[in-house]
Amino acid sequence: MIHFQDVWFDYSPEITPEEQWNLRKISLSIQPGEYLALIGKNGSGKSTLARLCNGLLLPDRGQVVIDGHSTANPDHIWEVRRKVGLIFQNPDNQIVGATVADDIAFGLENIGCPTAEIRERVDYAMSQMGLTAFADRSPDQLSGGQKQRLAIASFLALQPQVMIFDEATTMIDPQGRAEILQIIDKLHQDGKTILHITHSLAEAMKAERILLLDQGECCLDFRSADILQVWEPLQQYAVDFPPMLLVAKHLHDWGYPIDIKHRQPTEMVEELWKLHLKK
Ligand SMILES: Nc1ncnc2c1ncn2[C@@H]1O[C@H](COP(=O)(O)OP(=O)(O)OP(=O)(O)O)[C@@H](O)[C@H]1O
Repeated sequence: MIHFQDVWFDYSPEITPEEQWNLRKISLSIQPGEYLALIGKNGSGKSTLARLCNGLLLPDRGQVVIDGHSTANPDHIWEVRRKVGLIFQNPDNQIVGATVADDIAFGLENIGCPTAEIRERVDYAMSQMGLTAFADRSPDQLSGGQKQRLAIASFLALQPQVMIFDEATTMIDPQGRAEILQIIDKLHQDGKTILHITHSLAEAMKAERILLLDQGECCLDFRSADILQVWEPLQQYAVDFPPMLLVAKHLHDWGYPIDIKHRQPTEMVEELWKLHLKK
């Protein structure tokens, strides 16, 4: 679905020494329907990589290929942008319509979608994002979480195959964040390819696969279920390990092989108790 072939990029390639380019030697493949998280420190290049995925930025070297289309081919750029939806941190920057329904319809009008189909797609996107009751409301009257759901609905209506969430949970409260994470899960279950950029390892653990960028290079690429196998190198990158993951790691070290993913305290205690009874 998404292929980076030895991609190099810099915002000022003509004056920056090659070894300091913003992205270097990025080769990766994301399969259709995969759920991938991208983590890394501030300035490591996560948003830049996201922008390369939908042709907002073009590689200086190498190529980015989306579903067979190179982003560098101007004839394919609109196809690429329709396939890859990019949802940013601040939903206010993405909202343009006077009402929720208008906002979702806006992108569809731009791609010349017929009126009857626009109505169908807008209704579908609103129902998927729980916004039907807000159809005629001004986006200004929505909460932060609702605005973020509107931004997602506007992309969903365009029927992208890939949805990239660039720190899309950062500006919303814990309840809104949990809602957005559930929506991401649902989109993944519905077959969308997901790239979730986040500073939170707890959020990243919801993905099947985690990629870590450091100073423009891809340093780790692992299955989240196998996180214990990359524990030592991961520690070098000052990742903020969630407390339950640390507890799970200690339990593994003490011989309790509990499931490392999707960990809630109550689930962990129950599983631990069962393992203890077996011993
Ligand atoms: N428009 C731009 N012009 C010049 N340099 C930029 C631009 N946008 C980003 N950069 C630089 O590119 C590098 C990577 O930035 P990027 O935003 O991709 O990092 P990030 O990992 O997403 O960071 P954060 O976690 O803070 O969002 C940084 O050094 C940044 O200063």
